[in-house]
Amino acid sequence: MHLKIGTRGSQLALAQATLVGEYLKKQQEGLTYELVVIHTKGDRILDRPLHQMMDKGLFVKEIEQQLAQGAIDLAVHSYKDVPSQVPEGFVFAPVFMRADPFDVLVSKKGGFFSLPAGSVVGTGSFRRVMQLKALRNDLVYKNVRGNINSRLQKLDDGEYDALVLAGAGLRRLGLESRITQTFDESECVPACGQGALAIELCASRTDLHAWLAGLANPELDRCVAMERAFLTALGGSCSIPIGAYMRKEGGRFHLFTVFGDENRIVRTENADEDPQVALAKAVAQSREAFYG
Ligand SMILES: NCc1[nH]cc(CCC(=O)O)c1CC(=O)O
Repeated sequence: MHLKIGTRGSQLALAQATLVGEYLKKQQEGLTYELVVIHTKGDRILDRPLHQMMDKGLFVKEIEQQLAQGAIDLAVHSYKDVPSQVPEGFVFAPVFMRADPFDVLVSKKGGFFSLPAGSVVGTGSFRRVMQLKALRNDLVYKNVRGNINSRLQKLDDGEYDALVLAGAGLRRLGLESRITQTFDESECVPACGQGALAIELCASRTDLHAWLAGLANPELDRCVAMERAFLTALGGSCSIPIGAYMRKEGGRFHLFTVFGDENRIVRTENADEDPQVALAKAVAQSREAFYG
């Protein structure tokens, strides 16, 4: 079997597609793969905050055209960049890989809680800003866009005192030595699906889908599905702060969520043997606390 794996051209996207390619190669003898780089419009619009862009699907849509045309067999995405609505004709293989799900601080000036008042913290995400403000509202939160290396360059150039990024991205680029601090779920609930890799394919490729499904980590897949279901239930988009993180621990599924607007956020924490029960509680509590 030879697989054409579609990916965006950023260093992170290439690293992720390679991870998937190498993993699949190990699962089946004789399998070969090539990466097909797709330059999307989203890659070219880097000067505006992400939540002002038309929709999160910008990166994904052009890649789906390539799948539909048969130019690629699979596409690899960061799960957190995948819109909650999957268009007809496409499917996602069950999840088999998740790296660090958390957000991290990168700074040469110390940890988040020891930064001097007025320090400039760079992050492009409304979800992060709202949660970080709740921890420290004496810092200045400033938008930052661009790929991970260019963000780090801006930090090193002194444009920011600290950055908050996804730990997964830094680790996949071999930059874990730059991590100063990891925010746990009580400090900053990550984006739905953060750190997990998504493999998209045409629904018509049933054999390929069945093979990929056999490689999945069902528990992990369940967790990511519940995080995404939270996003769907609350009508999540880039323009509101929303996040969810689930993990299985001690026989129970633990779900941590955040939801809000520009004025306030609501957090929930639930655990149950049945992940659907934890999800239903989180959705009900978030709606109740937010809309009354
Ligand atoms: N929105 C950009 C994006 N999409 C996926 C990652 C990192 C990898 C991941 O979260 O799986 C990043 C960078 C970041 O948020 O710092």
